[in-house]
Amino acid sequence: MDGADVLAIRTDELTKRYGETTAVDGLTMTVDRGTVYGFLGPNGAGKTTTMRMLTTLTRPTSGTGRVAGEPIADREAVTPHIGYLPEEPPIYDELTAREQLEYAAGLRDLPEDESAERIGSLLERFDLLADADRRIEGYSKGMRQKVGVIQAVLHEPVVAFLDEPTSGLDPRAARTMRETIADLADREMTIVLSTHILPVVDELADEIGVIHEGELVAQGDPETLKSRAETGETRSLEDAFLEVTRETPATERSTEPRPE
Ligand SMILES: Nc1ncnc2c1ncn2[C@@H]1O[C@H](COP(=O)(O)OP(=O)(O)OP(=O)(O)O)[C@@H](O)[C@H]1O
Repeated sequence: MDGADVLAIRTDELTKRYGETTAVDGLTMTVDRGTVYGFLGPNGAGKTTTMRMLTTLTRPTSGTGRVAGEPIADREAVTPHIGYLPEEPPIYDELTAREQLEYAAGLRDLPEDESAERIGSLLERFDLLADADRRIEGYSKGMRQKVGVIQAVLHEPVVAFLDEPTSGLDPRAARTMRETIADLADREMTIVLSTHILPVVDELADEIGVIHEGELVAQGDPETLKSRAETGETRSLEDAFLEVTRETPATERSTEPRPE
């Protein structure tokens, strides 16, 4: 197996600008297959923009990337291999959960009997079976979130991008979600997990990348990120996060003298 085969994601100088704003700034990163990658960063750091580029929903301004070995410039090649749970899951209020998931399975060309079985078992796992034939418009935020997650992993993609998967979930459902992510990773699915809930990342991630002001400022396994190189002592993931994403004082940001 050569290097490319073990990589789920590879980016090279990926950049996205919106007018004057540089949302993602020369991002170069790799994610091995079968890992849970905790993708962290403060509000506005560029996480969603990165995930939108990797899922082919937004074109980079410059730079390149590959997901599951396919170039992100080629949407048709990438899409079959990925699943995406965005902040607002794309689901139709007028459908029932089962109809929505059957529709999603149909878009993915999953054989009907196989998809019916997977849908049933995921609905059961997330305690949604009793409501599966009710319209989504009557669902709570957490129930919608569950449908969104099931939809993102139903076709067993090579890479699933999950943006705040535990958002709106009660403690039991949040635990089910964490267990499901761990199970999927055991079955070699690569999960990009973006969340502000650091204990979830600490529990699940094999590798963590921290993005700040569009740039990758730290990457490593959780233990390495938490250990303080100088003293060898261990700090919490929260402390490590706060340290690598500290605001850079304006005076240190540029060495250029300000014009008078
Ligand atoms: N469509 C857009 N038009 C203009 N600016 C945008 C657009 N999308 C994102 N941005 C800007 O790009 C930067 C990165 O935003 P992004 O949504 O990627 O951050 P994030 O890390 O996902 O933040 P959060 O944790 O708050 O969800 C921000 O400054 C944001 O205002």
